[in-house]
Amino acid sequence: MNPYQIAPSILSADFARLGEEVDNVLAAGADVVHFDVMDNHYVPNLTIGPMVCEALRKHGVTAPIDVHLMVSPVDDLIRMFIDAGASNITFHPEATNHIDRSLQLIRDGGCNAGLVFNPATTLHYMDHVMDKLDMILLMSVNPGFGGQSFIPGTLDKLREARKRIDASGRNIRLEVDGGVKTSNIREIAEAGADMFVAGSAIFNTDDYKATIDQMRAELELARKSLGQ
Ligand SMILES: O=C(CO)[C@@H](O)[C@H](O)COP(=O)(O)O
Repeated sequence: MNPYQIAPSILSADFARLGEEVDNVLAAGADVVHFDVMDNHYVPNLTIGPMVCEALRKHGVTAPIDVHLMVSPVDDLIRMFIDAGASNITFHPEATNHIDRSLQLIRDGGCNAGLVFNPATTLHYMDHVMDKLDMILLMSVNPGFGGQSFIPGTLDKLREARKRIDASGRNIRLEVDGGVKTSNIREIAEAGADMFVAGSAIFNTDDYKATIDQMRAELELARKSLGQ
């Protein structure tokens, strides 16, 4: 398994040419398509839903689609995204009354399940559901918009999350999202992340491949400094 995954956030893609943008970023070496779902209720913005996910599958996208639900409640959309071809589905623990049930719903649908932690959300939400987690996503910005700056306190939170994952002995991805760029991806990896969402840092450049290659070079330095 690729120890590090790069997941461009299509929030920063050109929506008028979405299929082409996704094809281009995958051809440039991205591992996963990060798909941000916002409802103008849980977060103050409105984006795309299961029909767009299904359209990407029909367009021919076979790469994993990593659906980040910034919605409340979550269960109806979980069911719809399972049917639409999602691979991973993550949600915010405070957006559902029944965290365990929502995680189980995702796993029963054959998708990888994960919890998302806002910058000020405690990691304790994961304590009693570790056995149902395939991934954990730490937001390094407040959710709702692309192009924000990485919140430095996320590095300590990543180290803490990494300790908990390692102590669990389970194979859980540690994803980070918000303000990830070529200039900081190495220290983010060194803090314990192994999956990197980047929107503006990739889609706002002219050469997606050059940017992703540069990110991989930085990740290789992190891998070496971690002795892996
Ligand atoms: O979920 C979100 C924002 O809520 C992110 O996925 C952003 O889309 C990341 O954008 P950049 O900070 O990388 O530009």
